[in-house]
Amino acid sequence: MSFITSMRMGTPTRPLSAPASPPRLRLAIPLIGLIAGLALTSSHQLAWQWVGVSLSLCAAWAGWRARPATRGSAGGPDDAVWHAWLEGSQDAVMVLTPRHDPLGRFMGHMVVQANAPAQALFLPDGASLVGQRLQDVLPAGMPESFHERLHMAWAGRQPQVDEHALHPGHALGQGEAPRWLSHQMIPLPGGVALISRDTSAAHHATEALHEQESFYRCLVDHLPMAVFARSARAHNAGRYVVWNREAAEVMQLSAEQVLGKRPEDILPPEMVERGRALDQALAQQPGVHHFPNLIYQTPKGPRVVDLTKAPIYGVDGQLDHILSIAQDVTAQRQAADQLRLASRVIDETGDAVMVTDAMDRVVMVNPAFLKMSGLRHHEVVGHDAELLGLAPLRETHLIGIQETLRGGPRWTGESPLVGPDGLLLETWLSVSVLRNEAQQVTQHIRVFNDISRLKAQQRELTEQARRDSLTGLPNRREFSDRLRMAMARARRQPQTLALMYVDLDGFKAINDQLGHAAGDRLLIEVARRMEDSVRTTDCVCRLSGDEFTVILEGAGHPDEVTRIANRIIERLAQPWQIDAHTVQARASLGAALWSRDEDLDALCQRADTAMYAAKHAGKGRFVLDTEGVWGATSMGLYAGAA
Ligand SMILES: Nc1nc2c(ncn2[C@@H]2O[C@H](COP(=O)(O)OP(=O)(O)OP(=O)(O)O)[C@@H](O)[C@H]2O)c(=O)[nH]1
Repeated sequence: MSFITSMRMGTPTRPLSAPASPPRLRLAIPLIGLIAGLALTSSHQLAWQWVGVSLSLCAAWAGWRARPATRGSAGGPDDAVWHAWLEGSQDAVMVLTPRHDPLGRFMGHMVVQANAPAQALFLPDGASLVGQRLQDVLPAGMPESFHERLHMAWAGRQPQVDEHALHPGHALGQGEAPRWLSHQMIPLPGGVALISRDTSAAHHATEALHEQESFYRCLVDHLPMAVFARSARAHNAGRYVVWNREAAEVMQLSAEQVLGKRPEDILPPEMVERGRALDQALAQQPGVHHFPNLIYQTPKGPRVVDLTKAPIYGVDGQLDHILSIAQDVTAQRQAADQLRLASRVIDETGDAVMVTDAMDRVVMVNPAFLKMSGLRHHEVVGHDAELLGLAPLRETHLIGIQETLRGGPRWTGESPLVGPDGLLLETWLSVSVLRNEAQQVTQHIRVFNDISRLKAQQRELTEQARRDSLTGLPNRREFSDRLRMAMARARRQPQTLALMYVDLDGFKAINDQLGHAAGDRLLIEVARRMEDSVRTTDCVCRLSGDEFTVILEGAGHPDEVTRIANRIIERLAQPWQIDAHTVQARASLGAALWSRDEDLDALCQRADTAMYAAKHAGKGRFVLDTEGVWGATSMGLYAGAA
């Protein structure tokens, strides 16, 4: 009978001779081995656990072998060692013995001993394992490898290990996750010890760890910033252990090229030096360090980088790694610089700028606006543009602006702005809008350019263009406009109107004798005297050279016009002193009375003709053309020579 069967029967026999050593010592060694082995089985490391199991089993077996020959009964200390191990083990232990049919053919293993964990693992709710056939208690789905190894342990007398998963649906595989069983098969005299353990927790923990690791690896890899870490441990000091995609992209160095290398193996010397200096800062003052705005020369050109460095400590409290996170802020810095520049330009520009929201409430004005309007910041920002006296941009107002802005980016035009003194400033206003992605207006931008001075100059130029520069009288162009207006008024009211042409006589001789300057002074004096001779409502103009006109509004009677002509002739004839010379201006005058259906050219023609008639009649006289007014068909000479 084998040891195993005798154990089962309660009368174990000694399969091998025991060594001739003192009984206490012979038992002490297995006992120590058993205790050490059991201690190791509670290790966190699977390998150590298995070492513990093996050690325990060997110790138990050695104890059994070392029992005194005379003490082979079931209740001896050797049996105690064996039972202590069997019952103390946290693993499921079954002692198996092969069964053969009468012809000696192998019929499988039978369980001859089993501890409580084995019972719980293989037949938790069933009958006792002992006495059962192994194939009846094993869960379905045990892999072929298990059976092969068990056979090898028994037949080949070689310890075997096997580990496999029982997938959901199998007897021991419950729930979604597969269940893992690990086995040691130790050959025993006459049988095999099958030591099994549910290693699902360890497997699941490892899988979870792998999953977690790949999750974080993926996370780090997809971060939009360069993440890299170098080892700080002596055996691996300075070598890269993390190098994510962004780091690879920025530095144009793949993870394969970088991992395991030191900075000096792959980076340019200046970058290595920089990194060393930053690491030193970290070493001097442990903690997270931020290094903003570092300029790095990368294969993609110079980049502005915000760098964060953090130490990572191991469970032993020693520095394990130095983690670096580099955020490329080149674009942000450029955008910020642009923004700052734009802001400065707006601040410095002489044009007044106002930004309002979609409801035309002021959100921003520049210093030029405050200066131009005389308002203070708090009096403007947050207020409705319309209430500030600005042209409102709402739909109901300035429809022209709204329509222009709907079709184009900008409206421009003149617009008044109330100045600091309450007077209206003339400004050139440019209105543009900002829209969101839905094309809704989000901001209005008004830019006011003060054109008051420009407008004044423009007015002055216009005025000058209509005035005779020598005498200050309206020139020929202005004369035409004024005569046209006078005719319109006369038609409207209605009232009479006469036009008089005045041409100096012998002016060329004065020019020739006294000089052009003297001639100019005479022309100025003539203008003054003519204006003095008529009412302020009458208009004296200089057409050219020594030719003048007078528009006489309300004058319609020949006597009245003749009186005015004589007055002019008299005033001009009064002697005048130019330097040492006494000068007397003489003139020929011609006038025409306007008839309601007559146009401007016809009236001018008649007055001019009358003036030439006066010249031809001997100069220094006045001829009035009354044709069409007083029924006369020819010119009448109303005044003689002055
Ligand atoms: N000083 C001066 N002379 C001018 C100006 N414009 C024209 N003249 C001169 O005025 C003169 C006008 O010519 P006329 O009307 O033919 O001279 P006139 O001697 O008055 O001749 P009658 O009209 O036939 O009497 C010319 O000699 C021009 O050179 C001016 O602005 N200043």
